[in-house]
Amino acid sequence: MNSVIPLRERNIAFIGFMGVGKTTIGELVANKLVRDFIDIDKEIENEYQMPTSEIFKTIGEKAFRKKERDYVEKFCQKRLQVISLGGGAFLQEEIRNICLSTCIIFFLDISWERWKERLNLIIDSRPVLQGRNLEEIEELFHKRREIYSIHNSKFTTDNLDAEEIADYITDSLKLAWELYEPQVD
Ligand SMILES: Nc1ncnc2c1ncn2[C@@H]1O[C@H](COP(=O)(O)OP(=O)(O)O)[C@@H](O)[C@H]1O
Ligand SMILES: O=C(O)C1=C[C@@H](OP(=O)(O)O)[C@@H](O)[C@H](O)C1
Ligand SMILES: [Mg+2]
Repeated sequence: MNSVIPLRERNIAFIGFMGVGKTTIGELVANKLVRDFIDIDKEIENEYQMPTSEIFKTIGEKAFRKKERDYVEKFCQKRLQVISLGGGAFLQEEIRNICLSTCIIFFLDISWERWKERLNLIIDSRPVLQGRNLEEIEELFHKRREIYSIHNSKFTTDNLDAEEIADYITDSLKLAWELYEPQVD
């Protein structure tokens, strides 16, 4: 399917560990490209009218993962979307395959040292982190990185603010579009 969707029309998907900035940067990139922005977690939260941590308690993680699949499938049927996935979504083979065939996949990476500094900001809203000690979270961080190695482009976010990262990604996309699908005037 990759070969039939022109590069310029392909969705842009952001993957990476919890708290790396997928939601923040995805929205900025969408604004810069004047595209729709979809945050899969927000879609699920809107449906249930509660935050993710409550959804995990109410319907359980398994049902949440099914919802992730449904929404990724729904929005990847469209084109020109900017989609931020939740950090666990890409563990599902079905989601990986959908994204690989319909999206340009950006892996937002971060070093463990930098990520650790962000833990307090996000711990309350990320049920997967709760009840785990730092050592266990580090293990999860490295394990998840293996799955994120499936991507089209990687960006290391250490020491840059979200605006700078979004600018870089937007510029690199425009460059790739011009290079591989030059617009004829
Ligand atoms: N590049 C960055 N530098 C510093 N803080 C950031 C950066 N990107 C995101 N953040 C902050 O980190 C937290 C998590 O960001 P978020 O976009 O929700 O990440 P994700 O969607 O990957 O879980 C937010 O408080 C956000 O403001
Ligand atoms: O990694 C995960 O398993 C999760 C990541 C979260 O999204 P962010 O990566 O946007 O924090 C959210 O989907 C849920 O709390 C589960
Ligand atoms: Mg997010």
